[in-house]
Amino acid sequence: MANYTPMIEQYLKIKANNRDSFLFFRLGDFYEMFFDDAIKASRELEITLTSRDGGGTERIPMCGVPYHSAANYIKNLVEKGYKVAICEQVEDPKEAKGVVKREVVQLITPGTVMEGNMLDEKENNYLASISQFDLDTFVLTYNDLSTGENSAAIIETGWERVVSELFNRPIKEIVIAKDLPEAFQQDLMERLQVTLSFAENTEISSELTQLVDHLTDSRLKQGFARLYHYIQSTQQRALDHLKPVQFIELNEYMMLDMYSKRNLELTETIMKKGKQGSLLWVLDQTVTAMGARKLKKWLERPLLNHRLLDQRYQIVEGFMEDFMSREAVRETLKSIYDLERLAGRVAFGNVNGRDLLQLKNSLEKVPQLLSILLACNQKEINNLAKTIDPIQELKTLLENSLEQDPPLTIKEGGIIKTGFHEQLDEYRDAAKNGKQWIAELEQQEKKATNIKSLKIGYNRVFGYYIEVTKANLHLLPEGKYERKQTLTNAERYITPELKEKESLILTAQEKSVDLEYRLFLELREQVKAYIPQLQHLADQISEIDVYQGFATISEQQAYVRPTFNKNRSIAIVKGRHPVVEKVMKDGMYVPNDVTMNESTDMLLITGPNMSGKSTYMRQLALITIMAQIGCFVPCESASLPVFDKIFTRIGAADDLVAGQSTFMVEMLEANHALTNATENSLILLDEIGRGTSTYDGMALAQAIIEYVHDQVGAKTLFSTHYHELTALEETLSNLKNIHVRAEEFEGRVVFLHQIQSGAADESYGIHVAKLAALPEPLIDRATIILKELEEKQGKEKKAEVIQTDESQLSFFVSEPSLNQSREHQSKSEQHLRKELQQLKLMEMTPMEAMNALYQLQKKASEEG
Ligand SMILES: Nc1ncnc2c1ncn2[C@@H]1O[C@H](COP(=O)(O)OP(=O)(O)OP(=O)(O)O)[C@@H](O)[C@H]1O
Repeated sequence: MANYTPMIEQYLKIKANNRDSFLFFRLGDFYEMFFDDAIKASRELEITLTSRDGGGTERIPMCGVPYHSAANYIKNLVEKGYKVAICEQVEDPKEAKGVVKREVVQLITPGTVMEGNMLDEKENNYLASISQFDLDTFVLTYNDLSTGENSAAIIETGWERVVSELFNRPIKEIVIAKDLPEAFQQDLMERLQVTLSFAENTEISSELTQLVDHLTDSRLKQGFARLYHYIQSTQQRALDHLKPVQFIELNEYMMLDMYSKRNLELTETIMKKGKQGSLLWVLDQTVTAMGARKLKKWLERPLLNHRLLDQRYQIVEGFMEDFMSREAVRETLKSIYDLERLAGRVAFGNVNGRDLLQLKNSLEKVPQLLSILLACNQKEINNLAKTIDPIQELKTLLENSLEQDPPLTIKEGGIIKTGFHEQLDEYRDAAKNGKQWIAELEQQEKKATNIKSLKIGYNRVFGYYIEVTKANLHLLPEGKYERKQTLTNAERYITPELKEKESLILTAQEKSVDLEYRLFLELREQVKAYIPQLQHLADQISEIDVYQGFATISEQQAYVRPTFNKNRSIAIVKGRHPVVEKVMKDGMYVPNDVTMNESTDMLLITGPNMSGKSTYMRQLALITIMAQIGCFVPCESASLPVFDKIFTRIGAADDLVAGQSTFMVEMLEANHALTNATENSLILLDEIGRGTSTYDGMALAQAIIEYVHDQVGAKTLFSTHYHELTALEETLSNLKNIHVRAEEFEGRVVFLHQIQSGAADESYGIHVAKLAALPEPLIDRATIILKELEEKQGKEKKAEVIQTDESQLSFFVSEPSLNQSREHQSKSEQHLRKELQQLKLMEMTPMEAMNALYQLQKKASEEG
């Protein structure tokens, strides 16, 4: 063990308790880091690594950041998922005996940041916790420290659902028990890429009781205790703004698994991971940050309850029909500040005069908002308005106390309004009008004594004095004046009043600043008492913002109010994909119907590549989700069931981080859907089986279709390239074929993006290859080969799809007939055909396609 200096010893001791954080160790005007922290921080922050002698045999690596600019460095580290422990000097160095005492005063972690510049204003910043109770039972809890929101849910269906739930929210950090299985911990880091922190369950303290007392299930209380314990230990300060824990009954919301949320690009796109191009991007017409956060929450949890949905719809409809009111609401909301986060900062003692002024200005707008809402011709909107408390006594308090233009700092005065506090007014008067006041006193004294030459002067030794010439001394009354100085022909006096005023004048500035600071702190305390009311108001205002946003986008994009039916049928007339439509030029999007009555559970969609199969499937899911969050939907009319869950297997899932092949991911996603869906769910399966060899893939696809059809009964859209599967319509009574129409025009394929009933009768692969500008000779040759193959095979292709009986899941017709049909083909022809079918033209470069075709041609001529 090295013989370190006492300061380094102190550092090591503190570091030992903060192993998983960067320790910002305060040394004078710098935060210093040592040893491995220094090496890592210098790399992450791009700052110079130096070293210092610490008493050991080797110099100690060191790097530091100035105290005044530390915020940006901290932000940088926290955004990268690290934690930072702030270690301050907690005694005056002048009074310290030996090494100055230091303590960690705050732990800044990705899930507990409060500083405005580290938070995305339109997004919640969640810290979550997981507590496992038995193999399949978990309690999840959430906290957003910046808004004070707390919630908890129980999951009794296993780990996968836990991950899906967590994936559904913007979570920055998860608190777990050390003994949560290693595999789970690994899974969280890989799939959710969040910071993991550890805390054990603790006793339920009295502060915590207030937050969890109403929860009936003790597991929720225990789960939240873990989270609370962690917040307390990192923050070490008042947590007055934390709201009681809201129990989330997951069964009351549509379940969106993590694949669906990603595949449907609800809040961010798969490729760019940005909001632009997502459903949220289209729908977000909110004007406040609180509204934007609320919308995101609604999108994460579509509703199942008809009554609640109806309520939302009535309000949106009210705003749709009343353009003037809606515009007035939008205008008013624009001047309302983020009350929710402000309440959090009030609790943390982080607000300044300007924040309180903004609070006052916001509260001033609320009565205006209420009168607009009350004047709306829609009962639900009026009712909503009636429940809003505009907290006018707080507004009055702030109005009476705050200056018009307070500074950013809170210790330099200029915050409290004149007239609010008598003493403060006097200080200010004294400071400002000191000379005026002295002049007035001089006049009063002259008048009282009748000495015309009496004057009041000032010098640094005696301060203010009254000077009377010797000739007039006899006019001074006895006792009131105290002589201070004698000059040749005059005497200088002071009076208690003059001295009192003098000290007022001289210290007025200082005193007024001190008093203002005290008054500001008092005011802040008073505002604290309004936190729950402010939070409630913020919640209502954010809802109004979402409603007006829904109405705004619905009018802009001509969305309509959907109706819900209880007979499991879908009737969408001229539906559109909200995002694709928005990015396309006006009128370019081709609307399509979706018709699935009670007895149609599955639509099997065929059609060429690029024709719009996945867009059609996504369109249905997005319309469904929009409908279940209370937004109008892009179509001419829609009657929908309320779906309990949505499962999707769409597009090229890229889960290579987890080391899984695309095909494996496809199977996992399909499995997730098959095992969790109910007959009230919606399943979208796009090109299942594409990731493996043709027969293998086709066999799986058919088996999956049959399973969903017979066992699950969920409404399902299944798109496929395997035209052979369309024969299933004859045997599966609830399955219907539809296809995307494409037409040939002068030898080229033209995508009409129109959905029609029945199966597509041609493969357009070669035409798509043509669109992709593959060399013409290659296209010609492929056309010939295709023709030859088709002639040889005739219509036998369709016959290959077996009409399964219950006991048999086999895919092909019985061996003898198969052999018969294949007797005509030489082995090589079969081989060629298979190879041609397996060519993934869309995934090839023209050169690769050319080579592949050349090889085929070579083989064909060799055989020939
Ligand atoms: N209804 C529509 N109206 C206008 N354009 C559309 C429509 N549907 C799809 N498109 C356009 O066609 C393109 C291809 O659509 P999509 O990806 O849905 O095709 P696909 O049939 O699923 O293709 P693949 O089989 O190759 O996956 C989209 O990028 C979109 O721009």
